[in-house]
Amino acid sequence: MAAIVFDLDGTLIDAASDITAISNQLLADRGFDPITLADTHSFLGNGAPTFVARLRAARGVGDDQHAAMLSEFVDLYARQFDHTFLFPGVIDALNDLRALGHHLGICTNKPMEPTRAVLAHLGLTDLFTTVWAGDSLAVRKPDPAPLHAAYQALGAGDGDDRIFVGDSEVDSETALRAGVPFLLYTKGHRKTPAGEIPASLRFDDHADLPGQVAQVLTGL
Ligand SMILES: O=C(O)COP(=O)(O)O
Ligand SMILES: [Mg+2]
Repeated sequence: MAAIVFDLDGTLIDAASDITAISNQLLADRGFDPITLADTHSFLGNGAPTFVARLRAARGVGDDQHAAMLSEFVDLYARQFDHTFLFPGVIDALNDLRALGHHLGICTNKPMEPTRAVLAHLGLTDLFTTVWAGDSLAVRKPDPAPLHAAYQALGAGDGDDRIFVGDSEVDSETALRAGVPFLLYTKGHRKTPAGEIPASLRFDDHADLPGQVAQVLTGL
């Protein structure tokens, strides 16, 4: 039995299309040109305040718009899921891990309100015992504090088996700083080649996850 914590966007779900649409609505409202899906991928990973700061910088939107844009962004983000989807095989993999007795949690940099909303929308809520978001603590990933908090909520201390599963450079750094094995999903929102992101193992199909967890737990 292990405590397994998952990143959300780019690891279990892909919200990038909706985030692009929301961003372009905020930009259009202010008379600025739209961004692309590739732009969204490059801005994601460090939470909503950083995303909005990167979005503003890309289009030259002034600092005075930051607070209003961030609040509109988070508000829309908690309601707009039409183009947000689960990666193939996620539900089966999570159910398999639970059936094996593992305890599952979430550690995302998204704010809690949209996180809870999208988990409910995609039928994931009951699969996770604990959820830690970008605004749960004063710090967010790559600071390991929310990841440690997730393990603690799952009843796993330093001596227990713990794994973090994510898709990005930020997640890899978080796992390293927390001192736990990291499984990298290679079809998410990473910015550098998968082989250059430190990881215990890498996977491109969630059906491989239970096997990789078993491999990590038996010492690779
Ligand atoms: O929204 C973000 O910036 C990142 O979200 P994630 O931590 O779930 O990947
Ligand atoms: Mg991610």
